[in-house]
Amino acid sequence: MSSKKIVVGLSGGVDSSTAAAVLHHQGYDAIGLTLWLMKGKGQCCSEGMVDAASICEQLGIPHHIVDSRDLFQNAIIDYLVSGYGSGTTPLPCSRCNKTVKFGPMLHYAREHFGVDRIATGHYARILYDADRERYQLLRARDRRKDQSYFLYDLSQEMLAGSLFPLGEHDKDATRRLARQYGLSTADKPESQDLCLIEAHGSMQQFLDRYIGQQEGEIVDLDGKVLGRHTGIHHYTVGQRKGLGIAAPEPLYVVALDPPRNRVIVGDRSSASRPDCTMGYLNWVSIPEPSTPLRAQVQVRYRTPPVEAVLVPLEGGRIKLVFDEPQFGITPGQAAVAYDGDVLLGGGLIERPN
Ligand SMILES: Nc1ncnc2c1ncn2[C@@H]1O[C@H](COP(=O)(O)OP(=O)(O)OP(=O)(O)O)[C@@H](O)[C@H]1O
Repeated sequence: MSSKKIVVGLSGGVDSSTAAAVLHHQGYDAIGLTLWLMKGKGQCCSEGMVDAASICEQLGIPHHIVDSRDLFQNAIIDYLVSGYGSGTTPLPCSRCNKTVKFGPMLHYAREHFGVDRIATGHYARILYDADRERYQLLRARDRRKDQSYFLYDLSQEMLAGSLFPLGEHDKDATRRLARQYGLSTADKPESQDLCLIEAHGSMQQFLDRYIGQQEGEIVDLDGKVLGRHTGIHHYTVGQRKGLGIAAPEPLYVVALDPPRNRVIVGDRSSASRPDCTMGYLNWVSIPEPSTPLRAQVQVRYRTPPVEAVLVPLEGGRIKLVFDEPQFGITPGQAAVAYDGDVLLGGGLIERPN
């Protein structure tokens, strides 16, 4: 059997270890690649590199480590800091996938091994649509583990060069396979959704380190001062806990006002919106629409999709009109549109004017 070379992104977790083992046992000539993303302990740091190295040793495949700390700092940490500073709640993972992982991994695979294929342990599926001549991105078979939301920004070229060996599996099957292959990572606990939190303790600690505390006022919708805050970057639209204000009705963050360094709060209905706009769109499974399009839209990773109409605006932007007003629409997060399992495209929720 002539073996096909493939570069496998290894974080040191059970998913990517199993993805590598599956490909190796299918006869692929797999090469492990770990991106060193941050200084410190944890999955993207020293522990991840050591675990990834021992998996490669076990499988008898080469292992490469690429120092990507500067890229991660510029593309992710700086982006987060400026996004939080400007009153949004940025989404690091989709940007990291595109800018730090898939793009550079494909480049490294080509430059160093002349290979145009990479694989990761993501739970999602890729299909080629011959009629549209496009790669489609589909939700994982296991809905509970589906990570397609974080992959909406991948280009056609990236999808063409990627394999997700776990896309058809559920998590239990992955663990079973990992044990069957005797992988040292088989019983490793799940990593946090956000690697930054693992490395820094909490998002609050991370932000305090980079932005620091900037006291300001918490006001209601009429501008009445209800309390004080320690920095707008500690708050997210839709947040209820941690406001430190005693009120007869529960209060939620409705908006952040960076020029006046204010957090604006209101009741639950005022934190709901019938529509929002999106920018920085990436159309995955379909070409950019020129007429309104009905879809199921997911406005956060862990929220169920909701029915909405996507109305094209000038400059490639989109207005999202929800069938029912939606609570906690958060500027900076991604809104990702699906048709059933098929990810149509996505973009970033903009701040309202
Ligand atoms: N530092 C890294 N270097 C190379 N590839 C990585 C790295 N971090 C993540 N990946 C790839 O991206 C996939 C998804 O990463 P994510 O951080 O979501 O971890 P996960 O779903 O918990 O998977 P795992 O169990 O492999 O850590 C991983 O399975 C791996 O293939």
